[in-house]
Amino acid sequence: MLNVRAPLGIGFLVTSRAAASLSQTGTCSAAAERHQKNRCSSRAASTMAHAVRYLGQEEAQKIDEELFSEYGFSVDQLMELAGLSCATAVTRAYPLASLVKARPSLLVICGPGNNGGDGLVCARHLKLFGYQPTILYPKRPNKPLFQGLTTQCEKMEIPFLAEMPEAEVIDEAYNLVIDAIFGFSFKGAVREPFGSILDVLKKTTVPIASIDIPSGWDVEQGNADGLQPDTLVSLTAPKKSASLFRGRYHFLGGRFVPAALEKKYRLSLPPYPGTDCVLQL
Ligand SMILES: NC(=O)C1=CN([C@@H]2O[C@H](COP(=O)(O)OP(=O)(O)OC[C@H]3O[C@@H](n4cnc5c(N)ncnc54)[C@H](OP(=O)(O)O)[C@@H]3O)[C@@H](O)[C@H]2O)[C@@H](O)CC1
Ligand SMILES: [K+]
Repeated sequence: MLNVRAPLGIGFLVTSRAAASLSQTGTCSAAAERHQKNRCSSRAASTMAHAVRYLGQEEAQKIDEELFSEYGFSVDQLMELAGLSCATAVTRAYPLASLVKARPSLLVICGPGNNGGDGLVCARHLKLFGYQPTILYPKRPNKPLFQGLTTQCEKMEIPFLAEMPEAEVIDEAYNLVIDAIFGFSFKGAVREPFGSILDVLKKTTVPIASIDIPSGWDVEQGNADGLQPDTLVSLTAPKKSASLFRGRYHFLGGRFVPAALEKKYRLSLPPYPGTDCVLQL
């Protein structure tokens, strides 16, 4: 795969156009290999120089704040775009036709902050895309934004679980777990009930798709003993711990960064293809 990861701080990656010329597995397929070889290598050579910056925790939080304070966005606007990106990434990595269970069932686990809100939005879009999400949302903030997102999911007949199932039950019932527990504000040792939830998740064998940060990972240093998701959807820009991600699919989502903000923070984001809201790194 044409994705060379730097230890921490900077990741070198192919642009979306080069990625689009590769198959979804990220390689030139054998059938097209000869025909594509020169195109792939010349595109890769011209785009390997494109470096996206991996953000530290404080920087990610500063950019987030600036989007609201300086640029006039509201949280629900950006959350909608972030959640849509995540749902779209799921359709790319796990198309309906590829699912192994009889039902296109997914378990979405939502945490107490905005990462959890992204999970609720993601679940709603996945339902519209033909998947059958179920949500676990054990710690719900008493705020209109999250109450509204919860009502929308309930009205769309997305079931909510009362408690975390056992690992075997998850493996049996769901094709995929979407981890929307913690994002870039996570700090310190995991507190309950999320410690037990993450312990169960570590025992599951179904793929896990993490939104923004694999939950339980230090935002910058990762967590060698933590979750090892199959998919990571980095929002706005990857965080430093994303350089330690070893799963199959790393997407960039959250296509809402104004050019001036991108320039100020030297994000050097690769161009999204066409009107896509997500891009495979
Ligand atoms: N600009 C962008 O890119 C956009 C980003 N967006 C999304 O927002 C995410 C960041 O959201 P966020 O700031 O609300 O924090 P997040 O990481 O969800 O968690 C905070 C919660 O977790 C808790 N908590 C913390 N540590 C804990 C621990 N050790 N053990 C247990 N609990 C712990 C903490 O609890 P507290 O300490 O306050 O009690 C608090 O309630 C970001 O990653 C992205 O997904 C989009 O929605 C919009 C645009
Ligand atoms: K997460």
